[in-house]
Amino acid sequence: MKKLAAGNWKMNGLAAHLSEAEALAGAHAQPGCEVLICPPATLIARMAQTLGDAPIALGGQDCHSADSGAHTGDVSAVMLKDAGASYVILGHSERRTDHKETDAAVRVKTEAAWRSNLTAIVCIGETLAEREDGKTLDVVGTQMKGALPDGCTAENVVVAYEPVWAIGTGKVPTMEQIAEVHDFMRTELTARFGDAAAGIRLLYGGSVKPDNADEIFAVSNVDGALVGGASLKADDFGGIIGALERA
Ligand SMILES: O=C(CO)COP(=O)(O)O
Repeated sequence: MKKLAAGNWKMNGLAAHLSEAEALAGAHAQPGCEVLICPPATLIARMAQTLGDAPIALGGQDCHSADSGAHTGDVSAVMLKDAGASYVILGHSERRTDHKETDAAVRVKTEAAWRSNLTAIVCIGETLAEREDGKTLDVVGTQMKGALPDGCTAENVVVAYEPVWAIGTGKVPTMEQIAEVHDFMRTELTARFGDAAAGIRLLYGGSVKPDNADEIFAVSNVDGALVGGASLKADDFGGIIGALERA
């Protein structure tokens, strides 16, 4: 499978920051893994123009479950595709917190993404309280069952494990903890989707930096990363891409 280095810019990035994407494309003309940037929706079309033929995919950070209609302020998967996206992040913990998104909502958004031929990056992960209560695998299993529609394949879905307590905190689980969850996710996917599960990429996300990427990418069933803060700078994201190429 082709591993995936995905950058989630969150609510960061103005036209001035297109130069970071340009610098990244310059430094990784022939990446040994798939490279994806998910900028704010306002920048997707302009970034697509800036990148031209460079081998960097673009994605949205959310989409509505409907293709169009009276939903002021929302963006549909059709629109993301039209702007130049081929991926969309869904169910990020910040959306679950800020917008009360449920697993059921993530599931219908995933189906909307598929209608537009976007690959959905479905995010799951436990809170610190859930981990301390020993509920991590329960939570991850429940989120996977609820958020992933039937019909997941290696092409239409990526699952990102992002422990909520590791996002933007500089705290990273132990490699044993990451392995436990990723092995569990692979087992769950296999039970539900059969042979297709082997090719579904499992990303780790949460305080991935150039200096911890090598050890994270050596963990079993880690097929790439979903990177927040460190994806905003071409040098840092480039360091993570380099680690994934070496893995
Ligand atoms: O939420 C994340 C990516 O979606 C991770 O964010 P950080 O890499 O900033 O911890």
